[in-house]
Amino acid sequence: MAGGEVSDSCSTSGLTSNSGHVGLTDPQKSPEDENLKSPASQDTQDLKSVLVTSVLNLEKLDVDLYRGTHHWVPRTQRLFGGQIIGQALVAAAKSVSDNFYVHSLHCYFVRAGDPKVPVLYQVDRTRDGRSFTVRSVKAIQHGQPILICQASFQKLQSSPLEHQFTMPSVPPPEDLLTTEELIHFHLSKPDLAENAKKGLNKLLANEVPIEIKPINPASFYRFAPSEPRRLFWGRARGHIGEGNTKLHCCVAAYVSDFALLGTAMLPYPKYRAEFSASLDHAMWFHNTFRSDEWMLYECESSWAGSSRGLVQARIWRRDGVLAASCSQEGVLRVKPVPEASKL
Ligand SMILES: CCC(=O)SCCNC(=O)CCNC(=O)[C@H](O)C(C)(C)COP(=O)(O)OP(=O)(O)OC[C@H]1O[C@@H](n2cnc3c(N)ncnc32)[C@H](O)[C@@H]1OP(=O)(O)O
Repeated sequence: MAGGEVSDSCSTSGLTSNSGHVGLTDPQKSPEDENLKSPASQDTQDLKSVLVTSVLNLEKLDVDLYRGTHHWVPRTQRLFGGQIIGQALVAAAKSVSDNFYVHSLHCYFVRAGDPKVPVLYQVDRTRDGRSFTVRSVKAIQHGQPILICQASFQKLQSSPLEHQFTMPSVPPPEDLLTTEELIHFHLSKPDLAENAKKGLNKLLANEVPIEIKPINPASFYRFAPSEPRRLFWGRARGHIGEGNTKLHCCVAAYVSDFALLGTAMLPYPKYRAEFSASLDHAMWFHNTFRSDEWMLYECESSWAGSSRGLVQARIWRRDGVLAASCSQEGVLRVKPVPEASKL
């Protein structure tokens, strides 16, 4: 995602000063909040995820050559980075045997993706080893690479060396509101400014195949400076089921690019990103998980400078198992928020 007023693809900016400050009071969910639920969030968890039926369902054109189409396109009208990574990983996995599991991927976004044409994925079978197998994938549009990705797969190999950090203690997803429910909450306020209403309704019209529940909505939406750290529950919208392990990694790769980069903007509510785009993205998969079940994203930005921000994320299963780790650097070209829009 690039350009525009948002700091990442989470499209949360409708709640920020751009559309007018809507005075978030950090609502927590209670039984009477049920009527805040949008119809979409009530029933779509029963439907098959569009990520599986469409976005990650690549068309085979030739040996190691696939075509992917788009589902949700950010309003920047550049392709969503998570979609390109997810599709690249699907293409890579197609030539890898079932007993090898993806353990890492490293990608560079070298050009903006064009939503008007499909993306071709060309796979190079870099190496097939006894324990590890490596694939390189080039995502191509208009004859030029838009993403280069390397993915590595490993056979299951047990080891006496096993450790992980401890998952932070946070409220369960059932006690929190989705971003759509938070928007409905603000839309129900009688004193909401017209421009804020417009911005929020635009956000609701987005058909993002991801659900997010911020742990602390006030810091998520950047109303006051905060440390560059945020936590949220996230999952693919719709049902995927047990499926295969690789497919869940492809879906997680899609989801993981959605709300990372904005973490680097949290200390700077007086600035908005007039241009933001992820430059590179790396993931390491540690344990099996279901990408259609709530996972805790613990994101922190260790550094920002030189018009770039670096963000790391740990992605937890709700039973406390560390499922994956992720790192991303993005370009962040900012400008001050105009005084008037803070009213
Ligand atoms: C958050 C999750 C996401 O999904 S992000 C989506 C995935 N990532 C991407 O699409 C990024 C793809 N990569 C790219 O677009 C390029 O590699 C980027 C990052 C833009 C490389 O930047 P750069 O070398 O500056 O490209 P460019 O010369 O084509 O310029 C692009 C636009 O930026 C502007 N620009 C350039 N330099 C500056 C500067 N120093 N200060 C201010 N603006 C600058 C250029 O004028 C150009 O703007 P415009 O597009 O013409 O409006």
